[in-house]
Amino acid sequence: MTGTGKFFVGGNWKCNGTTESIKKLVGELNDGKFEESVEVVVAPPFLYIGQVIGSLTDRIAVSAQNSWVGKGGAFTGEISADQLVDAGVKWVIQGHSERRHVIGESNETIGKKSAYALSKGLGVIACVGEKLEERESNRTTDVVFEQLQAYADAISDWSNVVIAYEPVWAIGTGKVASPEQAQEVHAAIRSWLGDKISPDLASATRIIYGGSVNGANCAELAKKEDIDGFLVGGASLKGPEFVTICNAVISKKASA
Ligand SMILES: O=C(CO)COP(=O)(O)O
Repeated sequence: MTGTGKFFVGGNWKCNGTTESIKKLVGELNDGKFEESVEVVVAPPFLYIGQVIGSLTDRIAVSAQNSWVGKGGAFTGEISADQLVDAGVKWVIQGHSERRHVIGESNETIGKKSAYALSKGLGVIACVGEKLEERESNRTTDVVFEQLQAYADAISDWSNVVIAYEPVWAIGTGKVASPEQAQEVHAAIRSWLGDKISPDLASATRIIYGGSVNGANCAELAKKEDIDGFLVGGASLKGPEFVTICNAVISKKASA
C-alpha cells in the first residue's frame, strides 16, 4: 500500500554548511527541475534558516531539525516551534537517531516536542529506527513500535505527520537497507498505524526511508509499495544528486 499524499523527499543537512556553501547549494536547488508529483523539503541548521528562506525557491519548503518541547522562555540554547513558524518554517524533524542516541533525547521528550510543534501548525517528520544490535537480535519491530507508541501517546491529530524509518546502522555508513528490508519495516509500520490509530490514517500516512540513500540506489527503493519518499542526509548536500533522488518518484509511478 502507498501513502496517499505526494511522494515526499526531505534533505537533512544536519550540522553542515557555511554561508558560502549554502549559497551554492540553494543555487543548485533553485535550478533543479523537480517532478510535479514530489513534495520537497530541506532542513538547514537553525543558523542558516533565514538565509535559506530568503533565497530558496518557493517550490521547496524549509524544515528545522529540532524544536523545543513547549513555548519559549528561559531555555538557553533552544528554539521554539512558535519562533520557527514566525520565521516561515513549515516542518520540523523530530526523534532523529542522532538526537536520540548522541544527545540522549527520550521517547517521551520526542513525543512532547512533536505534539507541541503540531499544535503550532508545523508538519512533523517523525523519525524511528533500530540500532544494529537490535536488528541482529530480532527486535526491529519491537523498537520501532515502542517509538511509534511514544508519538501516539502525545499526538492526537496525525494529519500533518510524515513517518521516517531510518535504521541507525544505515545512517551515514554507506550501508543502505535493501529495498526488501526497508519495505518489510514500512509495511509493519503501516499495519501498526492501522491497528493502533485507524485504517484511514494507515493508508493516508507517508512513510519515508532514510539511511545512505543516494542517486544510485533511490530508484529501486522508490519502487517498493510502502516507500513513499526519503529522508536524505549526506547526498542532500549535493544539489544535482538531491534533485535526482526527489525525481525517483518517476520510478515509483512506472512500477505502480
Ligand atoms: O540521517 C539521515 C537523514 O536524516 C540519513 O543520513 P545519510 O543519508 O547521510 O545516511
